[in-house]
Amino acid sequence: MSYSYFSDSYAATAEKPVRHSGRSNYNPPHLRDQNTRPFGYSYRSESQPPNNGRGRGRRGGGRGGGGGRGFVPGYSELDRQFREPYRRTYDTVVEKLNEVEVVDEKPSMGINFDAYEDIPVETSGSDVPKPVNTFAEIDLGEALNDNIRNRCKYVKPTPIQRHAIPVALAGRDLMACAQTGSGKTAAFCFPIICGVLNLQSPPEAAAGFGRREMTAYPLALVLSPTRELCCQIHEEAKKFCYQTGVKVAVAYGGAPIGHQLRSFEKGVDILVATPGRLTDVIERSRVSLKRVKYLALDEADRMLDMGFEPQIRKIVECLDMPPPGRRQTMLFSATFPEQIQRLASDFLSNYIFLSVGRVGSSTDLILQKVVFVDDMEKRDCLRNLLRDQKANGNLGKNALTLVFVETKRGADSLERWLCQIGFPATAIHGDKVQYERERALNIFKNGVTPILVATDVASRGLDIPRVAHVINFDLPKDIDSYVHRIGRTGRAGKSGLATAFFNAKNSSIAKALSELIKEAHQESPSWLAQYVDGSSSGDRCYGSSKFGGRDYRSSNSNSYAADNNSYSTTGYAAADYGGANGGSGYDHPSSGYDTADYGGASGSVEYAPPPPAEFSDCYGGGGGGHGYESIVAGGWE
Ligand SMILES: Nc1ncnc2c1ncn2[C@@H]1O[C@H](COP(=O)(O)OP(=O)(O)OP(=O)(O)O)[C@@H](O)[C@H]1O
Repeated sequence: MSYSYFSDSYAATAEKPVRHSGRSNYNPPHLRDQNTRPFGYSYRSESQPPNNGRGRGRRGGGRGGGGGRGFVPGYSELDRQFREPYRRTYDTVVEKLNEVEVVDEKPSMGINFDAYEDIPVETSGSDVPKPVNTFAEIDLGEALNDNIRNRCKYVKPTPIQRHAIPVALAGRDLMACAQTGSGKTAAFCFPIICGVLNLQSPPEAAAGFGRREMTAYPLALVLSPTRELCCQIHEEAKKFCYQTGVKVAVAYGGAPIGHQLRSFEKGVDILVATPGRLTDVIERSRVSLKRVKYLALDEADRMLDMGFEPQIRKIVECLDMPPPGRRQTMLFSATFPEQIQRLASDFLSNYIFLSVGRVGSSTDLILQKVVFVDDMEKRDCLRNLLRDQKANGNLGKNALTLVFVETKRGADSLERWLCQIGFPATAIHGDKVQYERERALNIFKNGVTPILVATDVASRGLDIPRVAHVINFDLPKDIDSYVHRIGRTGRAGKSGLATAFFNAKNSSIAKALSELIKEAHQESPSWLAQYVDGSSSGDRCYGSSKFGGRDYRSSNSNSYAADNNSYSTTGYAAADYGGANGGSGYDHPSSGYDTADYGGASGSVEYAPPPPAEFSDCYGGGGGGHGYESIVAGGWE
């Protein structure tokens, strides 16, 4: 079965939405009136409204304007009229899509643990609990164990889970760093759920179950920087908590607050939230943090950088949350710049530092390619890349491609252009209302638009199983953002491909990029060396060691290789984490939107020159070495 099957269905069933003033008919760009057709897709665009510009008209629509997750009750009549026709169309597409997936998709074969066998692990802090090898070795309780085995189909813990879960179950504070896609969510969720279950008073009593309480008193709080990641963690946590009696609720900006508040009335044991919305519900006295025993910060370095730190400090230090020592705090990320570690230690008490793989390293599972492309040639290069990818079919027929750009305007512009030249794309960024953001993510995940153009709002945490290729159309300014972006592929033991478009403007990241690629046992292009000297802000100064230099406290560390289980003391390599954290793309507490709109990076000029030599070398039909044809993103088919 091919995409044309469901794209045909989409067009055939599409109905024209009712237009209301002040709210445009949102029409997916790839279904707007076009002259070209993607990949031989046969859209029937007659049933779609013409492409009259952006077709959105909802910029600056405010936080409350976007609607919630899907089609929840409580929307206004106008909202309903606007959404209803689309909903029916969309449901039909998803239905068809599900049929396709049933036929096409093989069941998940689970994580490729071999990919993690040799990964070095380092711990520091006093009395570090021993890691475990199996879930059976840890007493997580029958219901949770059952969910791990039967609902999640996790056979054994990933390295971060093997090490972090015993630490957390021992009641210790933890700062944990592990590569993208290596299972950090479960590593903090399992001990939290277990702890909630074990608390002396039953969760029902603590949370006010059985009577309609105006204020919820969660026992655990999980904070995340973006709304989408917040939703994802909420979904994961609900899966883990199935039939345990533990109640999980979510609070994030952009969705109707009333719906979230009503959900609290049933009691909340674990609250997953973004900082802005959390502050809001606390100020309305609908949530109190005074019973919080567990605090987890996912993407903790991002949560504690300049953008979020004041808000987090307010939540953790100025409201009614118990202080360190009376609550257990866990910080997780794939990157942890040293100055953020220093800052984070304010929130921790006698904590254990744990790193699985090098702090801020990418996983070897991701094949990284750097291509020299001038700004003027980027679009042409992207077109050829996507065309070759489609023609070769080498990433698997249901593979998804994620394209990162620097600006929100750049994302819209590139999305429009891709659709015009026949590639079904959608875009996600902080100027879209929440409804559009979630919809973009959904149609990407489902493969309706297998290309997603994104700002950094999609760079962290999102776990989209079939992302086989991440393209950095615009490279970020700091290497940590690059690590998170490419980490959207190569997850859970699967392999992935990451392509970066590099030119002189990216010199500041050259050194760190080159080191990162070498560290992943891959070849950095020789021409990159000439830009390395100019590197500054993106540079993290890796040092010569392949492993070391993490815990900023930097003494008395225990480290051992994951495969021999014997601890040995090691010194640290000198490391300077630099830590220029880019400021855009996140769900900022105050606004709910990206902090900056940098103006259009991507011009709308049509480019005609042939692809640069490097591009042909890398991706042409050679097939040798790491040539593009030789890359099969294992596990996608
Ligand atoms: N023990 C396990 N066995 C099999 N799959 C697992 C296991 N633990 C987690 N996974 C799967 O691995 C994938 C990645 O997990 P997760 O999203 O928690 O990664 P992460 O480390 O938080 O990534 P990121 O740094 O990007 O946030 C998920 O699809 C998850 O279901």
